[in-house]
Amino acid sequence: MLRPETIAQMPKVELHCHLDGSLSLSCIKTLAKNAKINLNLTDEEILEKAQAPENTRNLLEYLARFDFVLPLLQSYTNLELAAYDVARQAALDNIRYIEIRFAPEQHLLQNLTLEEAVEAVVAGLSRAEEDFDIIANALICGLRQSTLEKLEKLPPIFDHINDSHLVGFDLAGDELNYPQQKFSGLLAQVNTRNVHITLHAGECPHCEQNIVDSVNMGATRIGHGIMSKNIPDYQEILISKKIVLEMAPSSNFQTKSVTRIEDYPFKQLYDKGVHVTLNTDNRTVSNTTLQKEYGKISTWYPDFGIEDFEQINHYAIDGAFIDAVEKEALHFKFNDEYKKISD
Ligand SMILES: O=c1[nH]cnc2c1ncn2[C@H]1C[C@H](O)[C@@H](CO)O1
Ligand SMILES: [Zn+2]
Repeated sequence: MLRPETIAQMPKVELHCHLDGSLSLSCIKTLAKNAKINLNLTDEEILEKAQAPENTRNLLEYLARFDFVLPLLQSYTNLELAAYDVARQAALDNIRYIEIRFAPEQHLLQNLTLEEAVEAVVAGLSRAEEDFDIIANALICGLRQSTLEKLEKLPPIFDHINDSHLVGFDLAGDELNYPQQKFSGLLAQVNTRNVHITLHAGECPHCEQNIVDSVNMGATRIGHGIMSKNIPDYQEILISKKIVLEMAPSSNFQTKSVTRIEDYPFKQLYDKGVHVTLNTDNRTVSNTTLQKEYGKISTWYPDFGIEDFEQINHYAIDGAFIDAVEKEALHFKFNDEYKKISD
């Protein structure tokens, strides 16, 4: 088992982090003040509302926790501050490259347009890049429970926003009731624009078909993909296509993807050669950091060593939505820094 100081020191990549689920307490308070919303809650009460408890019963109960922060994220200023805040927390985790995702349609309650919401997030990420040793990009999420009419407004955003920070598309939300098949037309519209795709899939019991369908619809990464444990033959395809699984241990136990450590497939998939990675999913909702997620893995699998953590970071770099030159630079940096930690 690795020491916490060693884990803290490791450079990291995070591919799966939701903006709205990852706001720090101080940021939540600032956003409320800016929005002239009197929360009238102690710090403990704020956290209690924003975090999902251990006894959360399923994905839908987990997702209900986002209702608390969304009213605070309805202006350009607050979205910019939120994006900066999440990238700042990532820098504290020694993350050198992060992709932060959010659903623009959830931020239009006042007078923002979809494009303005994206511009605000990208502006906050750019500002964080100036202040910290981090590269931070943005992904747009469509919500599965949304109407197709609303979802079809998302692909054109990629025509309108010409900013290198906007790098990909995701589908998040209620996987229990909205399987992948419904979205084939939408994803065709994303694919015609050559936009990188990662999709939440295989996060809930018996949802393995969504993983297969997501890959067939153009996803090169899968959010969580826990149910790939039930389709051993398909794991070979995930390996041959170098599909990256964005796993998030704390979140995966809270949403009841699995309930017993013996059933968590991270190490089994890694040993087989699947490109697994570690992520927070939601720093606040899951009350976690990437260091804590690495710590869990190190505790559950004491022989998962520094070189294994390095390997999953190289998998993450390979799967990142950046060009070959940027990937090469990150591989080089990580080789160098991990060598220093191992010495
Ligand atoms: O783990 C998740 N699965 C499915 N949807 C999720 C997860 N975490 C967050 N979301 C949803 C709730 C957020 O409001 C939305 C955009 O970030 O994405
Ligand atoms: Zn997620």
